[in-house]
Amino acid sequence: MFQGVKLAIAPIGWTNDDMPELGGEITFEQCVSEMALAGFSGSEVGNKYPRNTEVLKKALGLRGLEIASAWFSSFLTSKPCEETTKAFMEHRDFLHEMGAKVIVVSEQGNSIQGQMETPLFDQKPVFTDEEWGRLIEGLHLLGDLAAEKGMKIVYHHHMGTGIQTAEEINRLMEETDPDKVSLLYDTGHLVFSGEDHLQVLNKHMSRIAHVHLKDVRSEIANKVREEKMSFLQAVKQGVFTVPGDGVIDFKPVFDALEASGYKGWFVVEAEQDPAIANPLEYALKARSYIRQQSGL
Ligand SMILES: O=C1C[C@@H](O)[C@H](O)[C@@H](O)C1=O
Ligand SMILES: [Co+2]
Repeated sequence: MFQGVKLAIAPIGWTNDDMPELGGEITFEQCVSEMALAGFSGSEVGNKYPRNTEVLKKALGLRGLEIASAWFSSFLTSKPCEETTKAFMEHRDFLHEMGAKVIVVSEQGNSIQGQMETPLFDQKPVFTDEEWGRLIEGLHLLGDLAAEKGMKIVYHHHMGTGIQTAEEINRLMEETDPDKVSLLYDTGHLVFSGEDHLQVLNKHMSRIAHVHLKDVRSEIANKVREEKMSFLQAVKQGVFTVPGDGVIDFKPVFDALEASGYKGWFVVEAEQDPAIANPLEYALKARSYIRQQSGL
């Protein structure tokens, strides 16, 4: 039995942060009401969420939802460090006020994740040793800034960025201080990249402090590779879906996390076109699969 694990769902299935035109017509109120209706107790922050913390707390409180975390793009390898730290402190203070304990950080220096035409598997950035040095030093700084508020940073490995593969995650974990940098484990990004997601899970279990549950449609992942599509085209085509609807068997993932005594959030995060995949229907599907496979 999981103890101290809460279940959230990300708003990205309702309105996409990377392509706000997907689900552009869906309101914030519809999104959070359907999250609660589907049986989730938390959410991450999307682009339609009010930034006024009192207004947001009221809207979430009415529906029994909490904020688990929110994404932060760092540019430690491509811009002066102060630009990242200044924006980070604002983001940290907002999340702290909302009661979150972890801050999702992903390095976007030279990232191709937001480029509609750039082939995902050919042109992802590969950091030089100098860029690695700036990334590690900058992440340690962000970890210190998070600790000032009793929070942690959780690093999000991501398709189309300099930290995508198991090898890159291994180096990041080896070169960062476990007291300053934790890992966000995202099943979908690992499987889409072609990594052994269970090996990554077991190797870095002690560093994992946040989990994104995302499933992959393998036939679309293969097509993306063959037809040299971009990350955004892959998402539009439906490469990601909710747990239980794709190729990943989540039972061993849940079993390993439970055996390790993982505490924190599981966030269902399955961006796809809401005009094709009804967000409430898919949220309900995910909720029921997770109950079946993990007892949560
Ligand atoms: O955590 C995430 C946030 C999104 O904006 C991102 O593109 C998605 O793929 C993801 O895993
Ligand atoms: Co994610």
